Amino acid sequence: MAQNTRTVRSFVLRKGRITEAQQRALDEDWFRFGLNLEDGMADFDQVFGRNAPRTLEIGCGMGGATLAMAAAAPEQDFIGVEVHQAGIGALLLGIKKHSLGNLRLYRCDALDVLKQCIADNSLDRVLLFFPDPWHKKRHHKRRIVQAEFAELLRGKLKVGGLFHLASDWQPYAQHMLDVMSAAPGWRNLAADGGFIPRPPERPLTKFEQRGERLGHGIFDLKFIRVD
Ligand SMILES: C[S@@+](CC[C@H](N)C(=O)[O-])C[C@H]1O[C@@H](n2cnc3c(N)ncnc32)[C@H](O)[C@@H]1O
Repeated sequence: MAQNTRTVRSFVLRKGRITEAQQRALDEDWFRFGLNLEDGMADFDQVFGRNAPRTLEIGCGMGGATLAMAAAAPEQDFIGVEVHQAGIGALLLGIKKHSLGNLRLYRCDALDVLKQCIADNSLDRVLLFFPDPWHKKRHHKRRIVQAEFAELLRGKLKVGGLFHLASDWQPYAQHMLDVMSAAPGWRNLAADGGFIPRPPERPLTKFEQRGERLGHGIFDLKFIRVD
């Protein structure tokens, strides 16, 4: 893989509250733990120096759940994708704080990462926790879960690989269920073809906590790739 040359000089966690030295340290951390779209198809055996079960998380946010999962499963590898630079900054700090060797990050659109950097049939698990719900009808087309997305993702998972989704916004959760149920090559792990109870292995995410404060329900879905 080509050397990671992108700087993270613009990764300001809170404007005016990060020193030059902290910024330099973040730049160095990005050099070690960041991956770039421009480097194309990734060889993750080389990136992680081993062949281990591999999870891709889309939209890590501030990364609390991502860091907790990576820390709890050192025998597995994690790839986090997030567009928000403050989230990437927080993840970099967390990787260093917890000395995590099993987490790497992309700071870009997950669709581009899936198309350009992830080999077919290579992922064991994909996580999509509390994606932006785009409440207004005219914005629904911006929702990440769409038929084309389900098909793209299916190709990247191994057969038997798991796609775990969660939302606190019932209309989006229902949309996810409808899209995934209609997509070919997937099986819903819920016996009744609906939602599953909140799985204990999913760490409480920042947006889940927010949803709970607002009195929203929590809706989890698990689908596996069957062919
Ligand atoms: C509502 S937040 C949820 C964050 C986190 N999963 C949680 O539960 O706390 C959605 C996150 O997805 C990120 N995001 C939205 N679209 C994305 C995309 N196409 N690729 C990568 N990240 C994306 C946003 O920047 C945001 O941080």
